[in-house]
Amino acid sequence: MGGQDNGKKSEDQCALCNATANSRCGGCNKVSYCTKEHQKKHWKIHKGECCAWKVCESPLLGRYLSAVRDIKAGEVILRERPLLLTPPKVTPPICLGCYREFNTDPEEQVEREYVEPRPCPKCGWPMCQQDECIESPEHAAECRIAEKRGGAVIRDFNVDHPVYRSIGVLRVLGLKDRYPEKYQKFLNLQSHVEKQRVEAARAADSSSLHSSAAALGRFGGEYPEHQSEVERDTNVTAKVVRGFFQRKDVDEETILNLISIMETNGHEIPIPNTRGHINKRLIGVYNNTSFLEHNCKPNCVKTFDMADKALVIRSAVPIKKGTNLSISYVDPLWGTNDRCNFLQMTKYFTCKCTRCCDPTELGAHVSSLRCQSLKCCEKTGFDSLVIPEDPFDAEREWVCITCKETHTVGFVSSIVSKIGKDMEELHEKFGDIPAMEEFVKKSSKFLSPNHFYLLEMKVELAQLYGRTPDEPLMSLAPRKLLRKIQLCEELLIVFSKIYPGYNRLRGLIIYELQAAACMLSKLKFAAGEMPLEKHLEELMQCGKWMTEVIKVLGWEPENSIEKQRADGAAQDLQILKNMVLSIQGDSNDGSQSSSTNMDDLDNSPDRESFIEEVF
Ligand SMILES: C[S@@+](CC[C@H](N)C(=O)[O-])C[C@H]1O[C@@H](n2cnc3c(N)ncnc32)[C@H](O)[C@@H]1O
Repeated sequence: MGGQDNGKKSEDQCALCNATANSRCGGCNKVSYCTKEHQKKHWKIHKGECCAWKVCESPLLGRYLSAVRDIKAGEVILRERPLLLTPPKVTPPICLGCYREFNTDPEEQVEREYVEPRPCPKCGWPMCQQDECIESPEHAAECRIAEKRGGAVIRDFNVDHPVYRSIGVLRVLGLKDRYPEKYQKFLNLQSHVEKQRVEAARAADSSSLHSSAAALGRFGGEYPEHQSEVERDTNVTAKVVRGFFQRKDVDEETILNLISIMETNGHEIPIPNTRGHINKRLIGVYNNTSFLEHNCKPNCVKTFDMADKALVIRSAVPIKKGTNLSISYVDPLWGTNDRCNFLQMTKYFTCKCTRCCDPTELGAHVSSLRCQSLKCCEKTGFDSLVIPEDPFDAEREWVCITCKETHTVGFVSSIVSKIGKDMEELHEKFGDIPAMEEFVKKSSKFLSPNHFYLLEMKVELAQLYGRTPDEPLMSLAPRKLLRKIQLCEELLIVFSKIYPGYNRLRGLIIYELQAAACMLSKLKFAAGEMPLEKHLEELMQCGKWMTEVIKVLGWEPENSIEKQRADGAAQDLQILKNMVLSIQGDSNDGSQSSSTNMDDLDNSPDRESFIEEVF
């Protein structure tokens, strides 16, 4: 799974001996062999090149990856260690070895770890007390550069410090100085420095950002960092690197280019603490993985291996040979307007994927509103939806699918922003299930059931029912168990349209679904409201869901909430198996045997066909 295949041999020649070949490598489908023996002998050479993808290029996408063979769901397609690892641009002072924030306040120690700074003896940069951080290869780059200049003096360890914006550039310059091959790979990645300049100029004088059309999404056209601010900070960083750190050998233009490469290709790596909370985020830039295109209905998923910060790309669904491989650069549960604005502002392209081109978002209606026209409501029972006439023209009217009545963008955005404000207020009450349910009820009168605001709330609710200290799953009323199941099922239907296959969100929701479904089935069986066969059938279904949770959430990093769920599901599956065996034992004592076999769940073809069926 290393680099690209150079493809020197023709496909029908054995890669080892040049004889006529009649079978291809099943891993990459790119090289052929005359015999199994020659394939085995060639493996040492070929294994560095054997991969299920190739890099292609198109005018629309630039470089992208395409499958060279059929790929099954859940296969590892790429695993890569970072070319560059750096703290995010905006960060309070942190140790540059372990990336922990400094904290010397004894009163805060319950919430935050005690991390005392001390200056690195070589460069003066503040580091934690661990010697291995000072000696770490990652810190070596800025250490060598800062050594000549002396470290930055930091007085307040509790607020973001702008000098950390330079670390990424200093680390790229470290590659230039010591690892020129890696530096060349880094320089070969996509930069948008020109487009950035144009956008910054446009944003500086733009009133369009604040128009009603821009306010169709949750950000109302206002993104965390305005483009002209981004440009100003970038220019300051270039000056700090050349002036303060004395890297006069690189001109400002080169530094701006390096920053743009980091921003276009960087992946945020969330690092969980031992309690599963994400308390650190790093930015990693990778080589081949950078060529993955964005799609709002991606066919691949990414996870990180915390041991070496490797980025692991897996297929989320079965992928046919010749298909483009894609991940989502944004949250797939956002509406079209938010996704497109975000991609335009941060990655400088207009997404033209099938989901963005479809005003119904592949039938998921993540941005649609309910038609309020009286006549239409009478006819459809309040069930018709209003969609944009043209998803790419934010000024165009919206239209009801049934009555064809049109609505101005101003009208649509006034509804969306009003509900957005209610949602913001509700954020303070997150965890308050009745308040959240009231929000769902009220805003469902105006929004499609799968509108992005409702999806966000439903994802929270599905994970809250049965997980609060005063109402754990064991004591959740059947009515609430049913509501939890309903929420999970609704969400899974939406995911199958816009975020299909193996992904962490689907894993988390299936975890909740199986827990509630299992509990409800047990209650009904115990109350004599469900026959044995049906109960066993439902437990078997829960077992299948658990198996998927164990697989998908098991890919997530150690300590993460997801990994904890996977471990929990593994224990629950064991308990479930024992329970089924004991029920079967009891029933066998009395009468006929049941055909349900829980051992089938481990490795049976049944599981594979179940997964295919679900996708
Ligand atoms: C991480 S890079 C991907 C590789 C890049 N195409 C290249 O040639 O190096 C991200 C950039 O690729 C382009 N890109 C990715 N997905 C795209 C898409 N769906 N449509 C158009 N451009 C896309 C955009 O220019 C984006 O900023």
